[in-house]
Amino acid sequence: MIEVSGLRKAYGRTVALDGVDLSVREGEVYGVVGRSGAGKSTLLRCVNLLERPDSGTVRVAGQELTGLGDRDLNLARRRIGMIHQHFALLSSRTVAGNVAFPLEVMGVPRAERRRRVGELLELVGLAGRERDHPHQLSGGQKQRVGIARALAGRPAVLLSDEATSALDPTTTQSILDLLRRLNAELGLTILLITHEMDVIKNVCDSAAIMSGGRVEEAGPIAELIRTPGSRLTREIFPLPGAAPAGSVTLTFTGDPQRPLVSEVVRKFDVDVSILGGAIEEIAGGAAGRLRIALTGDEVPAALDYLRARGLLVEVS
Ligand SMILES: Nc1ncnc2c1ncn2[C@@H]1O[C@H](COP(=O)(O)OP(=O)(O)OP(=O)(O)O)[C@@H](O)[C@H]1O
Repeated sequence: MIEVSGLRKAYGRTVALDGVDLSVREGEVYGVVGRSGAGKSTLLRCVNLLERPDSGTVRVAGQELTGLGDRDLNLARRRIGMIHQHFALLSSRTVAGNVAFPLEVMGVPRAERRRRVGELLELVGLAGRERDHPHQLSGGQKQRVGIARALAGRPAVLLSDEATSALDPTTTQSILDLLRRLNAELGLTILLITHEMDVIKNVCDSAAIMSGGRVEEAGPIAELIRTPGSRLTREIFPLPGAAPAGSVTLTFTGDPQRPLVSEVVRKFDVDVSILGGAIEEIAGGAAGRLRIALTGDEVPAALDYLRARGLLVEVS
């Protein structure tokens, strides 16, 4: 649904994007994470061409945006909604007026606008707040208005620029739940940027880690978790301290209740000490990382047994 290829963008001597490729499939929630200055915002602004890349191409819903003139680009942008960290609402307009704004620009007749605004506010849980002004709303409610406005043109794609960074944890969760629901109910493809690993864990099917204007790692989260040495996995499941030499880190997806450690101890002549571990709900399933020390005569056989059961086994 979104194909970014060889994207480069420099501001003077600062290279913000240094050859970025990204592929977002239709109907998925895709998160781009990275530290401040990694190039995330520049990437997002290049996806809807608010910023013209120096080179590279951007395709959204089969249309190459990088080749379009201003007029066609404006039309194409209607299929791309965007939400912002600080909501970007018009303070002088009511909630309904904010949501109606893009419809007015598109020339949608008044009666249809009214109907559509009603539908959109219902969808984001703000029915009845039509006449309020932004200053009467909480941060989470303002973001709901932002989301309703972004959906006004029935976009195929929603871009989210740190949409929950200004919100408290409970409100963040409610906005993430709403995004996930819109993704499921409308089949909306969502590309979001964030610096919070929790957002990636919570709602994303796929993710990319950016650093220094490049993508370091990208793909479906369930696959990245099974990739040896994955930085994403280390960041999702931080384990205390450095891994001692000889220790074993197990990464697993699926049923966390499987008694694999006790099975290994029963079947092989080994002892296990647990050094650290974490289990998280990720991409709709459980996944975890466990660091253990194994001693005894049958350590290699025990590790093979765990590998054969689908665990990623990394020996330090
Ligand atoms: N309009 C601009 N003019 C000059 N330099 C810019 C501009 N926009 C971004 N940069 C620079 O490009 C690099 C990437 O910035 P970008 O905002 O894309 O990173 P980011 O990962 O989104 O960081 P943050 O989370 O802090 O917004 C940084 O070094 C930044 O200073």
